[in-house]
Amino acid sequence: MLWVDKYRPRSLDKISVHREIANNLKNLVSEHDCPHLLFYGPSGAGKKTLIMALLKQIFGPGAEKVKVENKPWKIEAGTRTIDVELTTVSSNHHVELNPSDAGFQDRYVVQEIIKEMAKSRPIDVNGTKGFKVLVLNEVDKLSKEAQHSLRRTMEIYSGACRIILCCDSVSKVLEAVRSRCLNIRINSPSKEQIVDVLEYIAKKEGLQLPMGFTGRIAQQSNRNLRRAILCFEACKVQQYPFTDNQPAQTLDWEQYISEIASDIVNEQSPKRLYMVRGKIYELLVNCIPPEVVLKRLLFELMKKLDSELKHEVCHWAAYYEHRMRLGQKAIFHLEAFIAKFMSIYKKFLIATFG
Ligand SMILES: Nc1ncnc2c1ncn2[C@@H]1O[C@H](COP(=O)(O)OP(=O)(O)OP(=O)(O)O)[C@@H](O)[C@H]1O
Repeated sequence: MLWVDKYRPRSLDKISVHREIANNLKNLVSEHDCPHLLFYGPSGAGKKTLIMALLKQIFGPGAEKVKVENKPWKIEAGTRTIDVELTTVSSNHHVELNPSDAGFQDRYVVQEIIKEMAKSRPIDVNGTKGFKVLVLNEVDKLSKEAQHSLRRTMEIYSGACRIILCCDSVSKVLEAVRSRCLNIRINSPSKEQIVDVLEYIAKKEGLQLPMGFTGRIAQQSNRNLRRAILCFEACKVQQYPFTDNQPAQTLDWEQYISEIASDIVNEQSPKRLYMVRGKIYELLVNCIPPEVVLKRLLFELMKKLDSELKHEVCHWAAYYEHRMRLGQKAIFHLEAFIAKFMSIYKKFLIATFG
């Protein structure tokens, strides 16, 4: 088992990084008054960990006995039938799913599937009516229509179910949805907190740490706890005992995108564009999400650009990110951004150096 899973705290009592939030959640549950919740914050900050620990606090160890299912659904929408396939993770008490996986059909997922799930109310052996929890990930990626439907479901079925929403950016969630939830911001852990978690893991694994090694990993992780733990484990696999000047591993795909950025800054031609397309395909087939590729590529390009170009390149990155969300084939939009960048950069070079 990877360390990120092995050392993920399983209960609210064991959570060290977001101690205060964990305590508040515990109080919320003990008062038997759990509203709909919206967890938001950057990737790798610890949102899912808190949600899973919260479910365990509400339902006990039963919440951890989950099964993963890949279910096909048939939805009647007027005269036509829509086929949707979704992966759900469920226990007897909760169902977790990612409705935005259905792409532009997300509205039907919310209107039909989530509504069906929210309707059924569990009854325990004593005949007491409980409530079911629906955990919906990446709600910021849902279309506006889907979010409006979600708002209605939240209102109508609030007696039978509680909805826990999870997303990176709350600004993309409709105000109407936000206002029906208790919003909980999960900040990225500080560098010191990341160092503490890494030292705890090292102690449990019986590892000797050179001075400042965990600090270097924390620094490079960009305050992403998951990335820090993964990087720490990669360093251990690469070389143990650790040496004083051992570099913190960068992730392969980040290295690869850095190469792509160098490729397009060094040459702007159809031949180079064709070559880069192959590399982008490589990233996509290895399940690196297209938005992450675009964001990282922009980050790498920013390091290499003159300040007068930065604004324009950012503008076009945002433009193509938006188009990517509207469309289906991410590769078209990634390639279009790269072609646009090449054209802007070439014009700049000609204007500056002739
Ligand atoms: N309080 C904590 N103490 C120790 N480790 C933690 C804590 N919270 C999270 N982690 C570690 O960080 C990793 C990432 O956390 P988690 O999956 O909860 O982040 P997330 O915010 O949901 O990320 P994403 O939005 O990318 O899914 C976990 O696998 C776990 O190992």
